[in-house]
Amino acid sequence: MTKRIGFLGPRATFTHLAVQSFFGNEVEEVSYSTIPQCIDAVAEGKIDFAVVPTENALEGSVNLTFDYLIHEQPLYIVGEIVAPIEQHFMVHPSRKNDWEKITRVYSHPHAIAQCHKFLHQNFKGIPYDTATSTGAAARHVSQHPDEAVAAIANELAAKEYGLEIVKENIHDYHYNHTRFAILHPSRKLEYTSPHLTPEKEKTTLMITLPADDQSGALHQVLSAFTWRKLNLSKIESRPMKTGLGNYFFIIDIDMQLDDVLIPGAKAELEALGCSVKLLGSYEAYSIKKNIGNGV
Ligand SMILES: O=C(O)C(=O)Cc1ccccc1
Repeated sequence: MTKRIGFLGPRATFTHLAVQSFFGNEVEEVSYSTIPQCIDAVAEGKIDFAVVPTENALEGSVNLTFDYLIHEQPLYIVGEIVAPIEQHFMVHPSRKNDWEKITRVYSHPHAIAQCHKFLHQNFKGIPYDTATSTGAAARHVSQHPDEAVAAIANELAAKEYGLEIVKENIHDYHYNHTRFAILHPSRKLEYTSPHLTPEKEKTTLMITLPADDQSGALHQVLSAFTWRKLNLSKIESRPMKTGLGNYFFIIDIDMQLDDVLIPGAKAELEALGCSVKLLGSYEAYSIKKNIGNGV
């Protein structure tokens, strides 16, 4: 049966392009206007998989995704897609000759953050408005020719929404990659990408330290991984939302969940009073060419 794949839409967002690179044409694409709506849809069984952004190389984690997963909808990460990102500056075609006179810039907060230097140098002092996605920003600009507003988005969004790219590659650093998670209520992906081959295996855990705030607790957590030679590729703290100073940690381990080492580390951490939750054990894929440039 044709799989239904939900993503942060509308059409021509970076997430949509990651979906197309990973799943190809044989799936039904279902666009959602926010990350929580997309996550809810897979939790409720309306779609087979949800694809949402989780982390950008320049800006860090997409907090909304992790917070919604941790606090609202417990799902598993069943796959990861990493893609290079190029941001372009685009306006309504009627403004292509006086684009420097725009008075507002519209985009996803991460896209704005990826282009801060460009915006500071070229549009000092003008307001930035955040959109739910780069695609939503591009669509807004196309539907409001009366507004002196520009969008930051990819080349396919310019094509999709009939906008004119007036400045290419405005992201501040060349290395601009984003990670997307494929989410599902059960632990396994059980789907093979027709286009991409997995590059590595990963396990993501959420760890909460004991409530009694012992000194060295984080050190003890890390040493449970270190002496087992479990390589960590990410550690990130997020507020528990129960009070100032209460955090949990998200840890990525560079290997698939096994029967010995990761369960051993988990048992050791639990003996220390930590709680440990598996967020997923999955294969990581990477897209080599820039997505969104229409090639
Ligand atoms: O807004 C989009 O197009 C997304 O898919 C989220 C995003 C935003 C900025 C960089 C990469 C992904």
